[in-house]
Amino acid sequence: MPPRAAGGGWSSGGGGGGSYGGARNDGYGSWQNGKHIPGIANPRTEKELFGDVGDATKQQTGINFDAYADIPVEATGTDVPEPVTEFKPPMDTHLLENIALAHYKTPTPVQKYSVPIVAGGRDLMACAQTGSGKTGGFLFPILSASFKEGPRPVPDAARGYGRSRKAFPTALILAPTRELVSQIHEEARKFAYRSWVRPAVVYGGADIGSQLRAMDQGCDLLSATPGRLVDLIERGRISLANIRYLVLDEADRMLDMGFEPQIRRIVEGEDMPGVTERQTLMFSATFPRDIQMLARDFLKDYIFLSVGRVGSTSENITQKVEYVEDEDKRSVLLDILYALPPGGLTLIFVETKRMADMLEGFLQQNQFGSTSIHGDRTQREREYALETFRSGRTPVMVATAVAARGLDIPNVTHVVNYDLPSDIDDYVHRIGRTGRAGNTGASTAFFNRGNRNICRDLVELLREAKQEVPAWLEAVMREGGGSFGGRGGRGGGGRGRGANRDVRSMGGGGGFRAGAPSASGGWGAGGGSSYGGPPRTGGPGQFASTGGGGSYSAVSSIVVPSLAYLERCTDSFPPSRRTRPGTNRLARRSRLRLRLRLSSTLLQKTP
Ligand SMILES: Nc1ncnc2c1ncn2[C@@H]1O[C@H](COP(=O)(O)OP(=O)(O)OP(=O)(O)O)[C@@H](O)[C@H]1O
Repeated sequence: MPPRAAGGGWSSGGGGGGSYGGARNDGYGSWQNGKHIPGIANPRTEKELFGDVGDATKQQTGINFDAYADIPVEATGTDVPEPVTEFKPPMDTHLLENIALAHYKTPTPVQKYSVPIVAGGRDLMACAQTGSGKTGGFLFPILSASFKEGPRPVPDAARGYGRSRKAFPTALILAPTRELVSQIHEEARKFAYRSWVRPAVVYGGADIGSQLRAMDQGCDLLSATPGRLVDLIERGRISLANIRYLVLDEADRMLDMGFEPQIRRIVEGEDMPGVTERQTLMFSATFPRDIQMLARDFLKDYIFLSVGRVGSTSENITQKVEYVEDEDKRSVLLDILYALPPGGLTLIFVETKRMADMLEGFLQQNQFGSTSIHGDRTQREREYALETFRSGRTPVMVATAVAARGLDIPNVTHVVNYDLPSDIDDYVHRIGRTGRAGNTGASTAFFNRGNRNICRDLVELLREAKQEVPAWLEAVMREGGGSFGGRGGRGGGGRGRGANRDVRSMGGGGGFRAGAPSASGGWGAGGGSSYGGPPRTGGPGQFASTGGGGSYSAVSSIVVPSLAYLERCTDSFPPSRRTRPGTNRLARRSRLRLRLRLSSTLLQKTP
């Protein structure tokens, strides 16, 4: 085989200089005569990628990092391999050097399991809490194998003719947002440092020309958003014929967001090797039941890994829920921001782009260094907002859901759900922007009657994470503030946040894909193995009993409350948190008046 300079995945040309009969001197490595030749160390690149010890721009592990080891892990499927306990061979030695440069001492639980599972050639659906190292969970085994095995020859049939430059990545990582794929790409650059593997990234909203030029430097491990990838495939610039590893990060979000057609096209409708010829890995902190069912179309005889309960929040985050009426939110937010100790970053989530703009303006008027990020911003604006937030120049950032998933920004100490999402999984990801890598963090959610649909799930989540549950919130839940329609509660019969585990072991539900790899082959409730904690007991019934949202789900999209219910609500809902004396009383009185009006209207309408 000819020397494989980095970038040699192109059908013609590519690569570029730097190889002098041995190690390269440009920070990249090469593959020559069946051997991996790491490049020569480049101090500047090293500092850029890994920073110095204690560098505030890089995430440092926190005091609770070791506690990850105590989280119960469940791995279900056939022949689950034993987890590794340390970063050591048989993981590739070059990868181990890069892991040491990143100051990682021990693998997190998801990494302990994913490394041998992927090394054993298995597919994986992995669910682990936010901030617990899922990115390394897929990058480590892929890079370890790639460094050992070297590049794959491009299939002749896929090469095409002429001078068209086409990339043939061997690993493809799909993620839902531009910011997330950029972040994954930066992690890939770290761990592929001085190796033959050239990471590349493509995402929509940015100049395609510059992305293509960057890809000209090589494209072995590609991080991409689905839309831009389809575009590049259509332009004939990327072939998936050489894919060995396919990763769907935040898989549930991508399918939920409507990316399913693009993902199906990429996975099933182009030249990607079939499910038995590639390894497919899916990662997220949440995996609703129906999304698990859908996702199974892309996997074969996979192992389902859950670190902690699926969709649970990290105990490193102190969660608080406050009752705040919409009209009081601004004032309460100011109180919170004034009370925060200096030095940390605060991320505020709102539901609409308009609200994000308005709130940013309001905070600036009140002398808070703030920025905002949402889907109507240009890519440049989004990147700028993230940069000023990350660096602390604007220590407050208002965001819509675009910033909810995956973003790993050091020193985010507080997350405020100014508007609560209607889906509990979104809440889990949002607050997961703090309390990462064993650090502690805090979150505050503003709750009012508009959020009753999330009440039951929220209470359950708080209990599970051993957080304080306000008595009024429990009362609201008892009075019917469960899940109206929607997902039908965590254990309800709706979309199934109740998928606290591998759907294969939950039985029932039908829907096992016809022709799917043996759904019965030992994947039942007994097929799983539990490590690091007590085995889970109880079948689906256990979860069904905790849901209770079922009675509201499906048809009852409108629930007409009784007068008695409204009266009870008046007692249950606490006075809205408002610190300015006087306004509190006024606000409460106007709320009572409003409820009375609503009650009498309802009474008149009741036959
Ligand atoms: N083994 C490790 N040792 C020390 N730090 C680690 C280790 N693995 C990951 N980290 C750090 O932990 C942080 C969180 O990791 P990562 O972003 O992969 O989390 P995640 O599980 O993907 O979170 P999310 O669900 O929010 O996407 C990162 O800053 C990463 O550098």
